[in-house]
Amino acid sequence: MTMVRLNGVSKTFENGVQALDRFDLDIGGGDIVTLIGPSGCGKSTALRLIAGLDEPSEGQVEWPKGRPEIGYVFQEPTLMPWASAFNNIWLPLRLRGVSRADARLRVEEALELVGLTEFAEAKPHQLSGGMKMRVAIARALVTQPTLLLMDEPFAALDEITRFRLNDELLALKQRLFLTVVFVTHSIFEAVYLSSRVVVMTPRPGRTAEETAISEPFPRSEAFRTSVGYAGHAKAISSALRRATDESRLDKAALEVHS
Ligand SMILES: Nc1ncnc2c1ncn2[C@@H]1O[C@H](COP(=O)(O)OP(=O)(O)OP(=O)(O)O)[C@@H](O)[C@H]1O
Repeated sequence: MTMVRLNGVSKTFENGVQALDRFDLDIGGGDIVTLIGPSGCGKSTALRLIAGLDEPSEGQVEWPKGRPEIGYVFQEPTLMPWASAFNNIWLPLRLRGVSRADARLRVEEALELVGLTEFAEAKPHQLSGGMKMRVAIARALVTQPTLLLMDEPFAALDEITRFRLNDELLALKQRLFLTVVFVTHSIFEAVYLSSRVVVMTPRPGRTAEETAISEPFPRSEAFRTSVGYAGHAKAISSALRRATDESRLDKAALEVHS
């Protein structure tokens, strides 16, 4: 069942840069869909449009069942350096006028979800990179979203931490019945996490190809080392290459005709 649909969405910024060109995307409830594509192809723009932080120039963002609560996780944890983990996680509720006392149970629940109960009073500089990202995820979860938008959240982390957070994300998704739209540059991360991978063309971004990863959840190390996993990664790598080559050929053809 569709939760959100991008229907022929184009986005051109005031400076004339066109980030998206008739981009179609259908996210079903419970999906975990990854957008992958060359740098600057409009992945973050697509997330911002879904979040309602920006408006499409053409096309529509449609919510057949109504717009749900949305959580947003950025590449950088963007925590307030002077504030404790607890106070950082409280922020979205505080902005909605919820007092610290009234927020306590929900903040503690969010801390527990990301395994940081013991670190409620720690300041960001006392936390590792992975722990800071867990705080950022807890902050996104504290408003109890059903849709989680994640923009390269684990890109800055070492591979071991990244793998661990991938597993934690999948566990959270199952536990909280989340729908997730995830952006990454890592083909392996896309395969491990996703029910579907959307390969985008270079800017202006469109859907080049879509691949279903039908491996059941929960996934584990056994999947990471399986032949099927390697096969999916290879297929997505080829799709990315095709998307880039075709776009280059299209541009060359345009130049010849102009
Ligand atoms: N507010 C803005 N004004 C003008 N141009 C913008 C704006 N935001 C993004 N762009 C441009 O739109 C294009 C798409 O940007 P976007 O951040 O969506 O790409 P991306 O695929 O997420 O890139 P990356 O993988 O490098 O993070 C880029 O060329 C970017 O410079």
